[in-house]
Amino acid sequence: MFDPDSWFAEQIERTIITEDEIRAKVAELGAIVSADYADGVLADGDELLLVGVFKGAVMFMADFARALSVPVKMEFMALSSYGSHTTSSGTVRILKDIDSDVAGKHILVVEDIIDSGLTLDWLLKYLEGLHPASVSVVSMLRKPGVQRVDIPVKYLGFDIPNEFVVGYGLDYAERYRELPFVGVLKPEVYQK
Ligand SMILES: O=P(O)(O)OC[C@H]1O[C@H](OP(=O)(O)OP(=O)(O)O)[C@H](O)[C@@H]1O
Ligand code: HPA
Ligand SMILES: [Mg+2]
Repeated sequence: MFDPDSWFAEQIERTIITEDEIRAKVAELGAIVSADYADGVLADGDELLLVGVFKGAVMFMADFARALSVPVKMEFMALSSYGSHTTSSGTVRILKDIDSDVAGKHILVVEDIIDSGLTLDWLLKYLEGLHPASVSVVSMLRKPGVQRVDIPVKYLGFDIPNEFVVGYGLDYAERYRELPFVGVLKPEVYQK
């Protein structure tokens, strides 16, 4: 819930997605994804391999994994292309790579947001090169109509307006990731 007495009340212009809406959507996505993978995709004894894209997907990954009813393993990659800016630099940097062999695994990439699409475009090509059994994407947020490349996203939480958002893992200059909702900052925050 947006708390008018909290430290961020002066900095957030408006809420785009509330904590309750996020919780309901995570449960819905968890049920859909579990049913899809339980139904003939995962062989007996197989796990779904979640690849979380950090740092942004940290909150969604933690919530989403607990909403699944199929067994999972988790890998984390840390990628960055925004730094302290509100537009993509276009260059994806690997800050942390996958640790295990993913060949033959069913991979589900867990992302917080698809904006320009450049991060996922790069990551999907990278993962395909590791010869998994399949690669699909779940993203909590997407800004429709602004992708510079075509991104196949099988599971999506919300389409949102084309504004720079923060909260639920998403940052501006590394801040605001801990907010439990998704919101838009007041313009003066960027002008500081
Ligand atoms: O579709 P795109 O335009 O590529 O934007 C999406 C990516 O950008 C953000 O990551 P960022 O580079 O800010 O790193 P972070 O997750 O550490 O904040 C976000 O978390 C996504 O991974
Ligand atoms: O709107 C955004 N907010 C925070 N990080 C992002 N990375 C891509 N788009 C965004
Ligand atoms: Mg970021």
